[in-house]
Amino acid sequence: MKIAIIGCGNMGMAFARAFLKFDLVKNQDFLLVEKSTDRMDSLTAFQPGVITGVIGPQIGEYDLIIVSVKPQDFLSVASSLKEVIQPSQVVLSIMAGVTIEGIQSALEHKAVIRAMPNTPAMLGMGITAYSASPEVDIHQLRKIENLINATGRSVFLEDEDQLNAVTALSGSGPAYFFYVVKAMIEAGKQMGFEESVAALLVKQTMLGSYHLINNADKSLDDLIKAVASKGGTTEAALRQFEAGGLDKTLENGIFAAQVRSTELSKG
Ligand SMILES: NC(=O)C1=CN([C@@H]2O[C@H](COP(=O)(O)OP(=O)(O)OC[C@H]3O[C@@H](n4cnc5c(N)ncnc54)[C@H](O)[C@@H]3O)[C@@H](O)[C@H]2O)C=CC1
Ligand SMILES: O=C(O)[C@@H]1CCC=N1
Repeated sequence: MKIAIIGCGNMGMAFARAFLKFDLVKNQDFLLVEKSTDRMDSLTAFQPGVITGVIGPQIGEYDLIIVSVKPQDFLSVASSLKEVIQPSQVVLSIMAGVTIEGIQSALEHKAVIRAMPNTPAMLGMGITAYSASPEVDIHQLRKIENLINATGRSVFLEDEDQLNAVTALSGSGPAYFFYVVKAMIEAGKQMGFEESVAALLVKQTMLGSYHLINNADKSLDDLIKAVASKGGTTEAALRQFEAGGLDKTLENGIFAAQVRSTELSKG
């Protein structure tokens, strides 16, 4: 399969690297379109077939076009892309909030898949939810699902609107996790640990706890209970979290991300 990527930043290149790792695409079968000259320089190590700063007619030779620019940059991309896109091509967008209908109308092109990945895709440990327009046939969809699965797990959603909630939960989710980890490491430093020691304590705790969630055959409430001894230290911490409304604060943050994704859908 020949793939053009428009916008070769964090996510565009995470996808490209995952496809390469699983031998799904050869280096020379990539066309990379990147506006930033600094960024372009760093792409040469990837040895793609073509690196360019502009969208030109050669893009019509590629089977799949991945659009991975920021949502705010899409309209300027669309004005050039619609001049050269071919009816047989499929567009895979990973832009937050930009709807299939919006992409179809800006490109005057029917076959569109909208996906929402997350940054662990860089390690092949991402989760991507996606929806497709009816004009993407089942063979094309299967091929693209195989590509997405090189970046981690995937889930197909019939209802495209749910992608705004996916964006808020798993698309932005890694940042919430890093935020909590950072606050825990900061607390460790304030209690007198070197940053490296605090980071080791916190990161290994997160890793082990994640595996307990998956393997302990207990609910999250039971897992919490198993740590929080009556009258003990954990209870003291959890009381503070409750008093500060930490769970509601997290929920409200996630809802705000969903609202923002929906706003982006409206352009
Ligand atoms: N970063 C994340 O965690 C996630 C991001 N996304 C979505 O992925 C998209 C890309 O995000 P990132 O990779 O984080 O951003 P990024 O800023 O790392 O990459 C975007 C790239 O597009 C380039 N670009 C902008 N206009 C261009 C144009 N006209 N032609 C060619 N290249 C152009 C920029 O120079 C930049 O290198 C966004 O739409 C975002 O909503 C989706 C899921 C997760
Ligand atoms: O913050 C954003 O808008 C993008 C979408 C999900 C993660 N990053």
